[in-house]
Amino acid sequence: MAKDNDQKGKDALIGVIDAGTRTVKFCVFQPGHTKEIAEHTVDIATHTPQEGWSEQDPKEILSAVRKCIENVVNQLGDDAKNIITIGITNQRETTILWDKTTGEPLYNAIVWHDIRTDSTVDIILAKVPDNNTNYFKNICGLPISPYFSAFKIKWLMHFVPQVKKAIKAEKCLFGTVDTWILWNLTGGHKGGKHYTDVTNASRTFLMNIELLTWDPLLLHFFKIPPNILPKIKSSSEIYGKISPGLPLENVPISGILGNQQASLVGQRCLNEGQAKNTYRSGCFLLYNTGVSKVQSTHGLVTTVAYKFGSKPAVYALEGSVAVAGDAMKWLRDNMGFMTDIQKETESLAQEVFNTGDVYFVPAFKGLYAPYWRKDARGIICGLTAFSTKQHIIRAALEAVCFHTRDILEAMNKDCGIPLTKLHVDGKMIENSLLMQLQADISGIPVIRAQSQDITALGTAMAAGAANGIDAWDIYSEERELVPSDTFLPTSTESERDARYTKWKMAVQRSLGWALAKKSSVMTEERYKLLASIPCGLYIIGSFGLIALSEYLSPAS
Ligand SMILES: Nc1ncnc2c1ncn2[C@@H]1O[C@H](COP(=O)(O)OP(=O)(O)O)[C@@H](O)[C@H]1O
Ligand SMILES: O=P(O)(O)OC[C@H](O)CO
Repeated sequence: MAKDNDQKGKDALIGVIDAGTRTVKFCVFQPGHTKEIAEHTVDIATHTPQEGWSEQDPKEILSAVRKCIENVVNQLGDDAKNIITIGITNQRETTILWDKTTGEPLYNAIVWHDIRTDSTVDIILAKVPDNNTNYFKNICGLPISPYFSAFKIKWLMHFVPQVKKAIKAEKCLFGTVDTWILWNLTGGHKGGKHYTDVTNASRTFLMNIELLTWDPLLLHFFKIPPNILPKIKSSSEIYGKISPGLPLENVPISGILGNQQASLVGQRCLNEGQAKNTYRSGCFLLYNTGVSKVQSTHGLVTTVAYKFGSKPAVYALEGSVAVAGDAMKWLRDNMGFMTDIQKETESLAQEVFNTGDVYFVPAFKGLYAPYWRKDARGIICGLTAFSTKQHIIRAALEAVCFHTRDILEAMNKDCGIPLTKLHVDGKMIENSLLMQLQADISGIPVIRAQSQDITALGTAMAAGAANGIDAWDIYSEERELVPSDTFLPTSTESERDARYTKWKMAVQRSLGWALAKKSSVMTEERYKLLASIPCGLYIIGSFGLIALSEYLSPAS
């Protein structure tokens, strides 16, 4: 296969659109190399119209894609014409519905970690025997959770009149971010390709994980019309060409992978038993289980890892953590503990030798794997008068590591063979303290990739392979494509276990928090109401209430 590269010319380049939760990036690789030669990144705004809601403007995603491509094309000058193919990798589960006749979104994109569908999930749980979260797991590999696209589609169908209308008129299309970008780049309402790949489809809750087709039972259960769904394709094949008039017109798009699966490929975890963990805004550990799927009995999800062309699909067990780097953002933006995450997190956390027995469970949106508890909420516990922001920042870093250990333990139980090392990538890995903490908390060596662009690299590998460029030799069994450094554990088993026990206690305390009804005195509405009452009236009203309560209270 590697020989095919010569046929395409030595100068060939492969472009990748990496549409993440926080940023959109376009970057370019030379076949066989692991570092991009040009890139441009644009931030994407996330809107929070209500507590727990998280939306993005689908058009902003598109214009960011365009800006990034234009910028890189300018950087490359004449060499841009050597970009012979493009791949797309994306934040998964994020749900977009649009009108196929106009190309206009019918609502904002509902982002993967949005929890507005909590009540939709409750309604669905009430319909399944024993409220069993895992009721559909043998069909789609996933537990019932607001995380997955089907619940978001259901919410949109129920609450957004334009969606109802478009569905009735058979004008509505659904897509995850890959599909939205592909459809628009390949023609939009003038014949855009309405496809997704198996990895993205496996995150919707609607795909049969065995057959790799939309599952009629699930579609019927959610009452989702099949005509809104994209066609499911492999992760490495030519889906279409960029439309005339757009930058890089006529260049084929030939690889699509959800971003966590893409980094599994980029890390070259292509053999059964290999695993990687990606630390970005969330944290996602994927374990390659080969062509057979493993049904977890310990809280992990079964997902498609990749499918290269007509080769059989390869599966993975996944442990997803909703909040990893996002906890640092919270400490920066909401607590004001630092101004620059990249420059300050590590040094501040290093100013203390431990967390002072502080534990931080950042369950801002409930807890994903292995707990799947949407009723959990964030807690910081173990605070004393001695605790400082440094302790809390260090506890936030440790939380990512403890959560990873939760997932490793579940994976070891499901697979029977404990992982002996952990390959890691993602933006957060530049934090060396985090890496050492991870080795110390999990008790296994942590192998850090010397590049953070593993997600894009994996996508370039898939896109290249479909277009006759397999310079990375994705079908070979060789490992260690990406240079790396290693962090070895320095802790003893009893130290590790003692601290892990305390983490589990902290997790227990976070569970069920959202179940208890908020007291009315705590609601924003009440304070808004009070603020709108003129001061004099409020004082008179308060005296009135005191008098009334004294009148009503039993005589002492
Ligand atoms: N040095 C660092 N130490 C700890 N966390 C970091 C560091 N640098 C970045 N992060 C966190 O990593 C995440 C960056 O993820 P990124 O890949 O840019 O975005 P996303 O996953 O949202 O697409 C952010 O949430 C940020 O808080
Ligand atoms: O862009 P990221 O790193 O936040 O990725 C998000 C995941 O794909 C969600 O499943």
